[in-house]
Amino acid sequence: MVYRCRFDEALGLSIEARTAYARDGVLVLEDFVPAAQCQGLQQRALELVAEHAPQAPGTVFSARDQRYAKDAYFENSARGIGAFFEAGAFDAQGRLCVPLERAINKLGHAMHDLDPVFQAFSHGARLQAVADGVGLGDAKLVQSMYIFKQPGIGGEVNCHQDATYLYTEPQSVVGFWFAIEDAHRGNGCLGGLLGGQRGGLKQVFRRQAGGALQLEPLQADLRWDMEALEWLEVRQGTLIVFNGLFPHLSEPNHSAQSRHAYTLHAVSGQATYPASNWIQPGGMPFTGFV
Ligand SMILES: O=C(O)CCC(=O)C(=O)O
Ligand SMILES: [Fe+2]
Repeated sequence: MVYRCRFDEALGLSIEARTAYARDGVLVLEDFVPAAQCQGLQQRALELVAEHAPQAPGTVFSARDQRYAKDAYFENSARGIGAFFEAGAFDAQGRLCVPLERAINKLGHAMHDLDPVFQAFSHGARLQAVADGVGLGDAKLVQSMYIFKQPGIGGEVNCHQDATYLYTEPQSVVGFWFAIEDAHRGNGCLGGLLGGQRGGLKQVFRRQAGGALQLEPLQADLRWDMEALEWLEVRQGTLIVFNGLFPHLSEPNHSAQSRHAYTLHAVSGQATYPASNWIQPGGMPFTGFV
């Protein structure tokens, strides 16, 4: 069973919490974010959708040029704010069949740097204290995402390890997943393979010599041992912290209830960050929590 506790403002992460994280690769911190702050982020995310979604490619799919436009848009979002549609938001003719605010799968990937509301939320001593507790003393933020998991059409996220996309040597990426709304089996909560981080990294998403991004296998067997799967049902305001090698997933949302989450990914400033990773600091250096 995943270890659940509250963050101690004075003491930080307890020995028990640190031990559980080392064993399982994941830790659940309940009541980390006050409800009013969750609502503020939700409100701001909707404003960002209104601002950015109209420029997002994807309202007509399957055309060849559309594919290039989508790839370029995705890559530019590494140091910007992009809006990405749910596949289920379109009809067979490729026309949007839900209102824009119900059509977006996620916003990403630099709100933590570029948007004042998300910037303020994504920094501070509390987050650094959590990072310290899981062994990420020199944390550098590389990515943020606001995931909507829309009612009815919220897509599945296949089992993966975040170190596949944010590779460092040695492995250092840590995921900070904030439940902006209650997340449960019905609306597509996270699930993960406890202890699965010990099996090492299965794949890496690297820029190839020709410039294209591609998944490369690092192990012969890419299957997951689903025996170890545990569902991480959490209330609004919970922070789930997980190791970059922790395998995790979420199911489609067939319910009438959305499942908003905000995620931050940080790496160690002491680790080597390769030029082949899809996200590069560019003109902006990766900033710390403090
Ligand atoms: O929220 C989800 O469904 C998946 C999130 C995820 O994979 C992550 O935060 O690393
Ligand atoms: Fe992930």
